[in-house]
Amino acid sequence: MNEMSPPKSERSAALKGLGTARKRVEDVRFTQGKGNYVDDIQQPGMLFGDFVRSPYAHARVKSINAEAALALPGVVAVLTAKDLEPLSLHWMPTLAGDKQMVLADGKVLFQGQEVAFVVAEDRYIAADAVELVEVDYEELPVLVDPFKAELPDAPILREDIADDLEGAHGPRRHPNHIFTWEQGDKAATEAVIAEAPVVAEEMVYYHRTHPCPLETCGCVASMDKVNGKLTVWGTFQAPHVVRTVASLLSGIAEHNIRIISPDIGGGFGNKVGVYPGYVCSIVASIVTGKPVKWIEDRMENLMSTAFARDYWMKGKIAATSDGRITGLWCHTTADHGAFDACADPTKFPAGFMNICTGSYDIPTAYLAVDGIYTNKAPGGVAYRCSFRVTEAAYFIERMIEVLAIKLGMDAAELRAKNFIRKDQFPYHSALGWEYDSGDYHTAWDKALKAVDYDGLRREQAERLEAFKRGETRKLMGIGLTHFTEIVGAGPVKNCDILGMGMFDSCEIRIHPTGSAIARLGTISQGQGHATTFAQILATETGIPADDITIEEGDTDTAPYGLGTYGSRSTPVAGAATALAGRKIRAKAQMIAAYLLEVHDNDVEWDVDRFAVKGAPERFKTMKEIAYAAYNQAIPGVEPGLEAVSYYDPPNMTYPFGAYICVLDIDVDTGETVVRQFYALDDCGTRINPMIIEGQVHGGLTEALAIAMGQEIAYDEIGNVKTATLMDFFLPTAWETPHYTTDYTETPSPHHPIGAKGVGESPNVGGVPCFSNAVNDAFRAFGLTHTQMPHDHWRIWKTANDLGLHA
Ligand code: PCD
Ligand SMILES: [Cu+]
Repeated sequence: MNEMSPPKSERSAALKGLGTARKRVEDVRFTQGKGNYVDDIQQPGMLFGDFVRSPYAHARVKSINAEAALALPGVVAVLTAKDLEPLSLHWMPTLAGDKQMVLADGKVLFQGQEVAFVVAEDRYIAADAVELVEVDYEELPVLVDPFKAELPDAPILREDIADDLEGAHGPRRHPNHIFTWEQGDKAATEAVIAEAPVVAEEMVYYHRTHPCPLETCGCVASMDKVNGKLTVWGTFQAPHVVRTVASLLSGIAEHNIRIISPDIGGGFGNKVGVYPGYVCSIVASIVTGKPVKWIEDRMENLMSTAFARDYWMKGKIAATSDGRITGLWCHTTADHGAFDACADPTKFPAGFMNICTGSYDIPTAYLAVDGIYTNKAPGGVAYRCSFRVTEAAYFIERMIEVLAIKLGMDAAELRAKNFIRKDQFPYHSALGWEYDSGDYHTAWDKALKAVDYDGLRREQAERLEAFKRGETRKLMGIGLTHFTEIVGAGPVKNCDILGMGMFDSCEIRIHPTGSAIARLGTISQGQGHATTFAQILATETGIPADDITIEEGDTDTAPYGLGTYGSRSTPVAGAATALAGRKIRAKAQMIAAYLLEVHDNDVEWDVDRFAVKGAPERFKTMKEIAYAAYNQAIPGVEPGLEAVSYYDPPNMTYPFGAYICVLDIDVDTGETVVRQFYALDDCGTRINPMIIEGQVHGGLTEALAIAMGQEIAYDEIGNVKTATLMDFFLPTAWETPHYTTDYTETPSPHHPIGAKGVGESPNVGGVPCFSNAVNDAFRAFGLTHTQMPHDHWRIWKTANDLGLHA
């Protein structure tokens, strides 16, 4: 017993637990270039795969001649759909219950589609051989406009299911129609709108974009024929899901498959799905008996892997003449591309788009989403928003602005008037969600005050006068957003991916000397899990975070989990971690009581130890307890100190935030300069404020990209016009403004430590905020809405259309 033990506050600080701005432990290797990414993996005798891709968006594949390619020295094999067919691997299931060609089976449906897989001794030979494969195509009429998909002369894209009247999500009314998803009360909403004194209407388009992570997708597949074990290293955001799907598809028993996600250079949703490259690499390794590596290049990544958004949202919002919102109606046309490969939970074909009532207490609402096939790449992943929440937030935050214009009301005031009040939580929304907690008014007032909102509006009015007098060519825009996120999928009872329930897990092993390793079912792609999850455990177990190793991504060692996307790691795996830590503590309590010779209930937890109640100088530290757990015979207690927790969250978490953007627009050049960006985030209990700030900076920069220029654009025959970084806007430090971050802290009532997700929030809130600022700059000239992305040309065009260039 140690009389001289440091005070509570010091012992607590030494743990670097919850709330500490602990430096990221993973950065030691990242900043030295010592990360271990898929392309760093080398295997003896490894071969390389590369794809022959379709130059056409829609064409019949009449023949494929691989003779010349196979004759090239170093080429080992050329796989086509015909080779995969006997294995039933020429098509594969998508995450959305559709199926997708692995390699072109009779036709191609989008530009960049995989047609053949060349395997060679090195990647240069493979690339050369790709050029030698001769494919005879017969061009077919192309469908790029989802609004033309059901016209009588529309080409039929999916001949394989053209006659199916039933799809994975209910009835289909046309071969190019995928599903209709309806939520809310249609009749009641339409009645409210018909009678309302004020109704605003708009078509809000959230364009097609792409996460474009720095590291493209790739894998190394290695089939060991001696022991029957398949190992696949890959850029997987959900390694266990990949293992299960690989087992179901290949027939290889799940225990004989080992999936490893090494370091990942950004995921952002792009690495959730299963791509033909993985399947082809696995098959090629089985066929050749050698490890096969496949790594996409940038163009392949932009053209063929999962896109995001592409939602045409037609909205109507009704209010009383003093600005009380009474109803919201939305019809969305969702362009899904050639296959429905969205990464959404099964019951939610349009993700959580039904969070589109946002932060507002809207009594009646109706949402319908029609999924449509077009000749574009499949996908529909998140891109930093859980399951279509960005679309929903963009929609409602634009509709609020449009309504404010119609009402002649200040948009900040309109929001405050309609916020769900603090005392209304848990709040049941008209479209079926139960918001766990929130305090929107406090956050909003804090934000408005921080930027001196009234002062900004005065300045804007003065600027406008000066503009009208011809003294300046610059307009000032003020963008407001109050978003509500929904993350942490998520109750297994209503959230699954391909039938796999969306729980998550943590397994902890405390070593005899009091350090620990914890493994989780999630996988960091840059978020800093090795840093933050150790902090949760430090607070729960009293073991310093620096003494805890966090490991993720190896299915042979990590407990089963659904992976990292939809900001679910903190709400789900973070909860599992806290609870596993509590199990450790419960056992530690029994051990401590035995060692201190008192009853279990007579000891109490004190930061990093158990002490006898009323006698704090009599204690056993967690270190001592761990040692005893292994080395001392304790009656009735088995040796060791381990715990595992599988956590099925009772509800999702609802982070929120108040963002304000101030920008200046040069009406003659269309250039924008973001002068100020204030972001207040509420993610409940904050684990690591520094990581949160980094997450917010990153998410806001991706929001800037999307709002101000990033786009996957197609021409009328389905050519991707933005398949390189020359055309696809990726902001650099040069374009990135300074951000001011702030917070309020409203814990989640059902999460063991009260934490909500934060990784996606800045994108969900950021996009509407930038867009609202651009729109607001032109409000005085009669503009109600202009479509994103707000690149210089489109802004110039808006100014021109409004007659500002006279
Ligand atoms: N309260 C709180 C919350 C949170 N946190 C932190 O933060 C982070 C995050 O989280 P979260 O929110 O939970 O999330 P996660 O799950 O982890 O992750 C995910 C996300 O994340 C983000 N971020 C990031 N970052 C980086 N660096 N990278 C990447 O990739 C990324 N991605 C993105 C995305 S897109 Mo999706 O997939 O689309 O759905 S979704 C997403 C981590 O670390 C954590 O721990 C803290 O601290 N606190
Ligand atoms: Cu999302």
